[in-house]
Amino acid sequence: MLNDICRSLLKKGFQTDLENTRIEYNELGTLFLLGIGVIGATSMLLLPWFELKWMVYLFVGYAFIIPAINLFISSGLVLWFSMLQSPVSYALLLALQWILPTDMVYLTGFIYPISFVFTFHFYRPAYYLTNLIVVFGLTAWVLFLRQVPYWDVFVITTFGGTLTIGLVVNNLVTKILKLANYDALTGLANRRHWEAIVAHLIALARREEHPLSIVFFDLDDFKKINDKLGRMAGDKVLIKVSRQLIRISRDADMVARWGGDEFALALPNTDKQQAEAMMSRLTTELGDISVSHGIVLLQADDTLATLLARADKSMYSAKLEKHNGNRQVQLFGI
Ligand SMILES: Nc1nc2c(ncn2[C@@H]2O[C@H](COP(=O)(O)OP(=O)(O)OP(=O)(O)O)[C@@H](O)[C@H]2O)c(=O)[nH]1
Repeated sequence: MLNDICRSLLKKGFQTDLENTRIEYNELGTLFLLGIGVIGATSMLLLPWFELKWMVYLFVGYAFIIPAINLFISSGLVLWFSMLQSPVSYALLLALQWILPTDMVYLTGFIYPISFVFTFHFYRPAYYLTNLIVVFGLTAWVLFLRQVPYWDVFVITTFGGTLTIGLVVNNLVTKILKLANYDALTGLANRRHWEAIVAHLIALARREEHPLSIVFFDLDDFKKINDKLGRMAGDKVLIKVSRQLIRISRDADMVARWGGDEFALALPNTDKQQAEAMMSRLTTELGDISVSHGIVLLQADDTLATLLARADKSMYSAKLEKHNGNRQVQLFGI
């Protein structure tokens, strides 16, 4: 799921690493929550041997504390749906003890896991849909009138409630990862994400003894575009550059918006000449939008910091050369 989002945001990048991030964050969180669910559900099975007041406490917990948690950790539509789902469906579940045939109650227990699984695969729309099914489906089932044992209801409620938290946490983690790793305007990896992956690419290049090129480039006279055509036009230029960059780079390349009008590329298994060829392709694609770039090759004694410092220096000397030369920059390649 997260990987799909990443893929749509950043068509080319270091996919394997994104996959790992997804597994670590989501699966561990989910396992944890499911663990709580299993413990909760098991303890519910013991309820017939406890006093009724404990059941009331637990119901209050699930009807109010879970929505409260949802309130704090979710937002927007997710919040609205979790608020809608939790009190309404739990109240309905409680009502089921008087009105549903036993088998139907067991059936409702399956809706939550299905909702959960669907959410994992299809993300939000399915989440909303299955939650609607839970809320409205339960309302429909209310029409069937039978009595069921308390513990059935609580087993289902516990299980469903726990999975609901799982869904919300999952949404939140996905959102946090997106916010933390990607640039909002261009959808490219941001500097922090790029640096983390490049550190890994450096280790990989050393181990496999293949060249690694780092390219820094900066748009020329970008400020003039902003000043003359407005920031919106400037934004469009940045988006156009990003799209071209994604289009011409290979799957294993890592591209990022370094900040402002600066971009960074890490090109595994690419020597300086090949990197130059890529940059001249980019320059052709960009037409009127002119850029200054610097390319450096990973050396034996390089650290991430020294590599980046050299790339930065190389880019600025290219920029300086342009400033000293006869520069004629067109501003209308948007
Ligand atoms: N539209 C837009 N402008 C941005 C964004 N981020 C930074 N900028 C602008 O980018 C400009 C960068 O200006 P400079 O660093 O002077 O670069 P330049 O005008 O390209 O000059 P040279 O690099 O010397 O050619 C500044 O005016 C910033 O305000 C953004 O997200 N959108």
